[in-house]
Amino acid sequence: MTPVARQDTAPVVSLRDAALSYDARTVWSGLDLDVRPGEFLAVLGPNGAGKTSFVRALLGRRPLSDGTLTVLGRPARDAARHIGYVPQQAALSAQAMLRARDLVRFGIDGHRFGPRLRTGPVRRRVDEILESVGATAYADVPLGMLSGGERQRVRIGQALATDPRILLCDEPLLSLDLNHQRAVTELIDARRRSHGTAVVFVTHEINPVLGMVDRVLYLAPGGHRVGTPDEVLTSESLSRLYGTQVDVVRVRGRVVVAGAPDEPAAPPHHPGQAHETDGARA
Ligand SMILES: Nc1ncnc2c1ncn2[C@@H]1O[C@H](COP(=O)(O)OP(=O)(O)OP(=O)(O)O)[C@@H](O)[C@H]1O
Repeated sequence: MTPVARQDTAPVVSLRDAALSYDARTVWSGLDLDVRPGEFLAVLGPNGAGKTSFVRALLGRRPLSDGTLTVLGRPARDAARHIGYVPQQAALSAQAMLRARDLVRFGIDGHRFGPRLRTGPVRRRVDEILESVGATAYADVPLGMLSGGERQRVRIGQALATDPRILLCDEPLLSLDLNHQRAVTELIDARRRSHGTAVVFVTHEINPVLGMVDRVLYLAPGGHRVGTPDEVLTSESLSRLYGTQVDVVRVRGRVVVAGAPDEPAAPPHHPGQAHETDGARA
């Protein structure tokens, strides 16, 4: 673990007794959390535990049903432009013909009609960003012709274009091979080290980021837990969260979780509906 979080500065994200519901269904509640500048927070949990809902709340797209959330000291919807959002590998249809440099430029001047920002400075900034994410070589190649890993580099470039205070990454490693996973996570880690950008990283798979993570928010059917990976990713802690025996072992520095139900959360009074899978996912 390599903490660069700045304890002495104000949190960039702050939740107090926060809850999020869809109609009568509460996805999570009682959530207290401060994320500091430079902190790397991994958000983990099984399908349906509320990870995407957490992302939506931070982006100001879904209001809390209870409690408070501030981002950079203001309501989340007023802070969205300070968040760089790195999505999952998305279907490309609408973007396939765009070049890498177009996507990054949209990050700077917005995907909008009307007068653009002055071309020269914008072009230089696009070049700088493409270089910082190692995408210069394919800056003019249509996205549809890039590999998944190359595209994710470009998307990180797009997310960094506005010089965000927070990088919000929603499963950015899905369908990437190990080398590209490593390249993408190193880019993100380098950014938080150089700029103190906080990273909120939603993932099903903790191992590719285990060495960078300061704290984990683990969302589960039976509640949630916040702490360091060593505190949260234990048999005792996950067994309590899932309400069933879950075994966590470390194998050559990797976390292996066995016995965690990984189906959409069954209501607590019907625990038998969740079915069990074994695997290396945390
Ligand atoms: N717009 C919505 N209306 C009603 N229910 C919703 C809505 N969006 C999500 N849910 C429900 O809220 C719960 C949490 O969903 P969410 O997508 O946040 O989970 P998740 O942890 O991101 O899951 P996954 O890992 O499968 O992406 C699920 O039971 C889901 O069906």
